[in-house]
Amino acid sequence: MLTELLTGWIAHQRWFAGKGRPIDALAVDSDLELAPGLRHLIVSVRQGETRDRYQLLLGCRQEIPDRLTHAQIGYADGQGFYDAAHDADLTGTLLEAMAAGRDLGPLRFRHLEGAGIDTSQRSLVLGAEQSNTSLVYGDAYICKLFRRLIPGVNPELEITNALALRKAAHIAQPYGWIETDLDGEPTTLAMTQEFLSNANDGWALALASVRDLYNSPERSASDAGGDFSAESFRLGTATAEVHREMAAAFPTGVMEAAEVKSLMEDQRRRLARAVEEVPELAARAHVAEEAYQRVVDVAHAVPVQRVHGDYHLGQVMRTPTDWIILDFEGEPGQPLAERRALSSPLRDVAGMLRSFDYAARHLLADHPEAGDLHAQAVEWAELNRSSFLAGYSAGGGRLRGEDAVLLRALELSKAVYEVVYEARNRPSWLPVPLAAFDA
Ligand SMILES: Nc1ncnc2c1ncn2[C@@H]1O[C@H](COP(=O)(O)OP(=O)(O)O)[C@@H](O)[C@H]1O
Ligand SMILES: O=P(O)(O)O[C@H]1O[C@H](CO)[C@@H](O[C@H]2O[C@H](CO)[C@@H](O)[C@H](O)[C@H]2O)[C@H](O)[C@H]1O
Repeated sequence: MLTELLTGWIAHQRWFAGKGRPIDALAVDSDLELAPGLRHLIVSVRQGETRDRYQLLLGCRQEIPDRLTHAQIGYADGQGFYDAAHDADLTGTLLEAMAAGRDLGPLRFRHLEGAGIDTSQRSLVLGAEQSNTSLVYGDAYICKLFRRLIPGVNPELEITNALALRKAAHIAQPYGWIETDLDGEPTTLAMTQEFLSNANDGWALALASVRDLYNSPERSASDAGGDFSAESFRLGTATAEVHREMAAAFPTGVMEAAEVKSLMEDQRRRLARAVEEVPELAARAHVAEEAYQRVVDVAHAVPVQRVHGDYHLGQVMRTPTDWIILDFEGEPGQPLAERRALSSPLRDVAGMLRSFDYAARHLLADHPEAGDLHAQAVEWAELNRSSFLAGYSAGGGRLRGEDAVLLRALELSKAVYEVVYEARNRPSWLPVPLAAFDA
């Protein structure tokens, strides 16, 4: 039976949000033939009280060829089934339908006005660690399939299209998208944007700098060959410029002191849930509680706007001339309303500050001389955090003295989220966010 095959297969997918928890039931909610041998499925997965929906591209063949065995789901009812995202003979259907602005059943394929799409490009699945699945077509386009579906327009499509209309810098140009109605709401299934073929991932660049420093421990972070601080400064400036464009493209507001206090109450509740799920956090929770209390003690009105929401070094790419910011979809798994809510831009600043800490400490996890390198880790992180903040100010980002208390609280709030994220997805990485409470 196909549902049994899918149940066994989905549990092991990187993008599956319910890893580690038993699947009580999987049902196929919709099954649409997009082309011969290519079906689009939306499946519901029930685990305890939660019901999540995922989209699958299902390839169907009598015999699954060797080139696709790595994508095999299994055989049932005399058919071979596999993840068609890996079959370039079939994924061209998506690009062609976007280029043509076609409707296929309830699926609507669209392209931006004036966006010329070369449909001859063949796809490969991107190998990067991802919460979704990205198809890279030649070296021209990348189509991100949002695997876990939450009703509504994905913030990444909404924000990227709005910034492109404003001809904003520091974004990858959007080309098209796929949508359908889910629970009566237009819902984004995928989006296609320019593929930055000559770019390097910010996380990889930062790690290279840290590795260089660790390999020459007698040098300071600013002397090491891979000094990253000038890049951190430029990234800060680009971040401030994108924040300014987002403030112009979407509504803004003011979070009054009372709302700031209420936000800290929410953070306290989130902390309590995190402590229940990750006991290692319990002994450190007071650090976050004290930071939240300091915000309450000096609460004042703060400007709010649309923000990135899940900002870190893995979400930015360095081209030969620029920093490009990607993946405006917010924290995976959070309700759409929360991901589209107006927030302080300092939330993104805090996310990137956390990422410098991650880059500095990640390599220490299993490094033979970790103890001796701790000072370099702290120095590298401090140098790049301050450079990023300097760049953010230089780019016009608001960083006032009275914001320091809120920024610290937002950093610890992000660290609480990361503790839960790592406990669920990468337990060996857990010491990295836990260290944020020891500083
Ligand atoms: N436009 C792009 N050009 C080149 N590489 C990209 C592009 N968008 C994403 N990537 C690569 O894919 C990785 C994952 O992208 P991301 O949007 O973060 O996916 P997810 O939200 O599924 O984690 C990024 O770290 C980057 O390496
Ligand atoms: O990139 P995603 O949208 O999937 O974000 C999730 O996964 C991230 C890891 O891929 C995770 O980021 C954490 O690890 C990064 C290094 O891998 C580090 O740069 C970030 O600072 C740290 O938060 C992110 O939290 C999660 O939402």
